[in-house]
Amino acid sequence: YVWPSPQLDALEAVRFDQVGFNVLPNSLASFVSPCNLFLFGTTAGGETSGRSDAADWIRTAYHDVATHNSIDGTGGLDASIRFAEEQARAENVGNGFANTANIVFSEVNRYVSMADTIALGALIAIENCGGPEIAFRGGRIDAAEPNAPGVPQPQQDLETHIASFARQGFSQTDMIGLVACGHTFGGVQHDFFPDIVNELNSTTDIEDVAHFDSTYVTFDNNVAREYISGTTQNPLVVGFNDTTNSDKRIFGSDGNHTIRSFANSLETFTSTCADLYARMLDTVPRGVQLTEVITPLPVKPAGIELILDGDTLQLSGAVRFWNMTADPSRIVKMLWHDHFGNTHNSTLTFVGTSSSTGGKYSAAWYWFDPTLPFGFLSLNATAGVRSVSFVVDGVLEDQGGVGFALQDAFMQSQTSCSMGAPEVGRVDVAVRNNANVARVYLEAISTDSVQRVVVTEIDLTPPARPIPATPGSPYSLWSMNLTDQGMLFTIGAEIDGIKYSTGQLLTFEEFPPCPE
Ligand code: HEM
Repeated sequence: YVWPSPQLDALEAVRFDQVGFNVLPNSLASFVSPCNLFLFGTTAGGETSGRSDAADWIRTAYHDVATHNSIDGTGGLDASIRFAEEQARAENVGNGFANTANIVFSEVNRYVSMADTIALGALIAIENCGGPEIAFRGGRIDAAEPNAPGVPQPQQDLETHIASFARQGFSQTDMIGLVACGHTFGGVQHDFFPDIVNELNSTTDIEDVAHFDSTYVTFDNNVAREYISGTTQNPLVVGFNDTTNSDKRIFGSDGNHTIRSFANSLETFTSTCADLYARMLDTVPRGVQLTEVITPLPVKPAGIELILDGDTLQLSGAVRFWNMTADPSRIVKMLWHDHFGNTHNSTLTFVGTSSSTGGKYSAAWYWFDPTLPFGFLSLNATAGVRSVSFVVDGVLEDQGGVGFALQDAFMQSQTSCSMGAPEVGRVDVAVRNNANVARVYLEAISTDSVQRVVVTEIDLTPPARPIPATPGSPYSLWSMNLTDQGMLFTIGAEIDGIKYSTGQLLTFEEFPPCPE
């Protein structure tokens, strides 16, 4: 895709900026590294619990998906698993769902839904713990209420399971694959399934989890190999209660044909799982339009901020170069193109590297300020800035000629300030005089009664006559006094019929005191 695209940019960041510089707070990868990390264990790290965040996240994604009804289009990956009513059902026994929500929802924002973070959690767990790369699409929509029940349970018979997977949109062969791909992680807990697993009295498996295979925090085909070789300890295959041996019935349902193909070839298992996981995560209620498959942008500006300060524009931000490691001899320049057709340039400062997918990919980050990291470039406000591009060791990076467009038609003015109660602040928005700006508004970010992010637009009244930011400035100020103490907001505007957002979250506390 072409940068900027606020939704794809935000999804791409959660998906690919996993470890290192500029990762989001609570980066999901940090909770599945090492893969036996279990945040909710009784001991630090939880490594001896027998459980793992990774297994919880994958099971949670499936249980959210499994309510899907492919006939009437209801249910699917829509974060309905977050509702206490769903978690209280026998089909959702255990605390893994609440554990998962507790962690993955920290990545939710206006562009990334709770359902997207459930999908991303499962995907990042699988990819970082030895699994294949999974095609990821975003754009899931969070349910307003619980879905109809429909998660398969171990005591049900084979016909019921085949019918259940068919309802969810999966064939019998898909079912064998999905169960094997899921049950290469984790196991069954005594606490929640005392009729399947006895107490284990083990010091390295404190929560009494009987695992599906011997490598239960790693993606591999041992779940199939151990089953075929007859050495399996899978509690849903060789459990003492044959009624709940659902993996045995499912794996054997085609005469072991599919499961044997997995045991014989790690490659077959891996590619089958990559496909099935993607289909599972893309199982959403009818009408939900998922995005394209999100691949890492080779060159990605991030955290761009433009602020009007008198007669200058303060431009700050960073740029990420994918598949690049640190190299002190590399020279990176930024070119910026102004409204007069002139191009300026500046050398950027290396600020760090990041990595993703278990260290498979790395990226190098450069900051826009030439002298000190985290400073800003001062641009002439009259000339402004239309777009930027980059030159890496002499090679131009301009998104195939279109450049990286910046929006300088509206921005926060440095004159925004905070006051005492009852008025808590004044936002000044600088609006470029010759731009076709129809509306300027604050985008107040909050959540509704079922935790979904809501953006409320609060229009600024256009000034009766232009108030130049400074004498002769190409910018005029639109102002608004506000009283909402805790308000978290961004600034938005409608220009030529298109809505734009500055994307920077603001609170009044950040503004200097208003002059008396
Ligand atoms: C007929 C279908 C299925 C049945 C009857 C079934 C049953 C179970 C049961 C009883 C547990 C133990 C849960 C616990 O003790 O907390 C479990 C765990 C698990 N299931 Fe399934 N499952 C099925 C399909 C799937 C699928 C399709 C996936 C994902 C692709 C999946 C992923 C997992 C994972 C990752 C765990 C481990 C959870 C942990 O260790 O915390 N299951 N499953």
